[in-house]
Amino acid sequence: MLITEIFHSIQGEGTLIGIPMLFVRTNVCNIRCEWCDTKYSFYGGREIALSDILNIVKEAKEQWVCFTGGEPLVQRDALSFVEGSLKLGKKILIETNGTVPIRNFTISDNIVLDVDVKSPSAKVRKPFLEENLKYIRDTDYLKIVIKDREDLDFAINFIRGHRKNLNYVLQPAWGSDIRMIADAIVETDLNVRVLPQLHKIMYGEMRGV
Ligand SMILES: C[S@@+](CC[C@H](N)C(=O)[O-])C[C@H]1O[C@@H](n2cnc3c(N)ncnc32)[C@H](O)[C@@H]1O
Ligand SMILES: Nc1nc2[nH]cc(C(=O)O)c2c(=O)[nH]1
Ligand code: SF4
Ligand SMILES: [Mg+2]
Repeated sequence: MLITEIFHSIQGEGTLIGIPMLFVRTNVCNIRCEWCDTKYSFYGGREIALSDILNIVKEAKEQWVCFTGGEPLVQRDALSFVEGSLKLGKKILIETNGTVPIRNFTISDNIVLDVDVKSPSAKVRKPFLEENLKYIRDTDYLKIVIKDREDLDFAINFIRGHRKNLNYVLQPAWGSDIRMIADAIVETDLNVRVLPQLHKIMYGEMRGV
């Protein structure tokens, strides 16, 4: 698999925030979000044999693996990596951008899917794969990055326009106003989480944290 970096940290995003995880960040992405904080994963990277990566997973002290990128699900060995990590007794959080099918990755309760719905400020042309909504389970969640009021209106309309029992995390684009999101959400009846990126609060904007 083409790897950008492998590191140990605290999960900084989403419903598993605060949990120590081994992060496996793959290279390459099929879209280019305007505000992507991991543009360094678009090029370069190191080809590491799946068996070697799974050895690192095996030796890791963390119960959890965060499989991210770049876009991890465009990697040819993505499913083999996930299946191999499960066989090693790990739990896996998959961070995926919503434009790639997730169906094959709902094979275990030890997988949690964080599926993005890209907001207008991402300025990406590739659409969210609506069929993915059929496969989102109770332990999975949709994440919408909010940069401005237009993104927030998009998110509220998206939430109101889809089935009720979906979990959502509204995450401010780093540096944007989380209070704007929180103040608006408390005025609604929406049952969503408003969460910042904890790792950036702790370490600043750095690679490998
Ligand atoms: C770097 S992406 C990698 C996984 C996958 N490509 C995706 O976009 O879901 C991981 C998460 O970081 C979020 N993200 C990227 N840049 C961000 C930024 N500047 N501020 C807040 N969240 C950001 C993405 O929306 C995504 O939820
Ligand atoms: N600590 C930490 N938590 C994260 N959760 C999702 C991340 C990502 O870049 O996919 C990330 C990251 O880069 N660092
Ligand atoms: S999909 Fe994820 S990795 Fe790709 S550009 Fe967007 S935020 Fe960055
Ligand atoms: Mg990140």
